[in-house]
Amino acid sequence: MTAFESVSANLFILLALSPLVTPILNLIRGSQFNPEGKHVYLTGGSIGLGRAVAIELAKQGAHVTIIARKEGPLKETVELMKEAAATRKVKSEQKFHWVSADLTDREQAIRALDEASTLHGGRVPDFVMTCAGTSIPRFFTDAPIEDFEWQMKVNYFGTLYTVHEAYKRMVEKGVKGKIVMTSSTLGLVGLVGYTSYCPTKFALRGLAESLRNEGHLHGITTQIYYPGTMFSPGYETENLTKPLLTREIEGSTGLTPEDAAKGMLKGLRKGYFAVTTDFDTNFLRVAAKGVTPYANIGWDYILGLIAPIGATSFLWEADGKVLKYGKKNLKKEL
Ligand SMILES: NC(=O)C1=CN([C@@H]2O[C@H](COP(=O)(O)OP(=O)(O)OC[C@H]3O[C@@H](n4cnc5c(N)ncnc54)[C@H](OP(=O)(O)O)[C@@H]3O)[C@@H](O)[C@H]2O)C=CC1
Ligand SMILES: CCCCCCCCCCCCCCCC(=O)[C@@H](N)CO
Repeated sequence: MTAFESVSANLFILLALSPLVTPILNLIRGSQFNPEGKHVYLTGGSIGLGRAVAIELAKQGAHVTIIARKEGPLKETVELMKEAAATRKVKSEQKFHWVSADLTDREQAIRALDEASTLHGGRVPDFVMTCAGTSIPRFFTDAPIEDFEWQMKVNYFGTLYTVHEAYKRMVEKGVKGKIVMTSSTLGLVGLVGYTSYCPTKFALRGLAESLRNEGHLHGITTQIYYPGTMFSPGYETENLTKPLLTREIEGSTGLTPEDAAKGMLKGLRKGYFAVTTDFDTNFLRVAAKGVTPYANIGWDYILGLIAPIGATSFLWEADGKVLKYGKKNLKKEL
């Protein structure tokens, strides 16, 4: 073996073993997200992903307050949390509450936080997780400007009002809290039919990245979850307006909210800044990594070597489908 060959062989072995570095470090560091005994303030906790997260948190020994508008599903989820907590081997006193509020209204967002704190002796929640969100897919030409405004209000400002108020209170009281926001695969890539939705989820990325950096001032961590398709009530509703072309490109694979919630919490425990629960979104996270912390450093690096190829082939495929659809349905020379 020449010296070059032996150096290359060693480098190759190092590269092949590099995905083990993060799991080993994680093993030493332990869980970075332990909700046991913590008060978790969870927006959108009444149905879909939020409900599944609420139930998981209940199983993990957290006190949970869920916030959404409709009372019926909120009450139901509180009951489900109680049932889930009852299955725990180690029983502890756990508090489950709901607060009804329209989080697009800043005053209601603040009032909801006040109510939740009052239920816990005035203490600010330890963890704030935002799952509330909405999606109205349509072609750009079919989408009224109100769709753009409403989704920005729910997805971005609805998250911001809660996070801003809770974060300030954490700083004031010296609580080294945790913030977790929910974006989407579509917070990493733009797609036909989602011109009114993607910007709202990209906006959350900007908020999470800057707040993550700033949070070092106060020991507050910020993490962001990028779910792919989840078969939730929201998914059913958005399919009513979703163009067939959009459906065709996004495909029909997805996760149940329960599996998504479990995967989300697993990523949070590992301390990942950007959490994903499906292969495509993880690949995309790496392709669109920008300037963000690694998840698994070795695996991210290896994926990063091939991500540009994956991204380009996805783009070709997506653009090809849009062109074909245009030619067939709009009968235009494109
Ligand atoms: N389902 C999917 O395929 C994907 C979803 N996502 C994102 O994940 C999150 C959860 O999605 P999913 O479970 O499908 O959503 P659902 O539509 O099933 O549930 C949304 C939750 O948010 C609450 N909510 C909506 N608007 C408001 C508001 N103005 N004020 C207070 N609460 C509100 C709803 O309760 P109520 O209506 O009673 O207020 C409900 O609890 C969202 O942020 C979504 O954008 C990301 C990727 C894929
Ligand atoms: C390296 C490159 C790989 C690229 C793969 C990209 C795959 C994109 C498919 C889009 C899937 C959309 C899921 C989120 C949907 C969503 O947020 C709405 N349903 C809202 O509820």
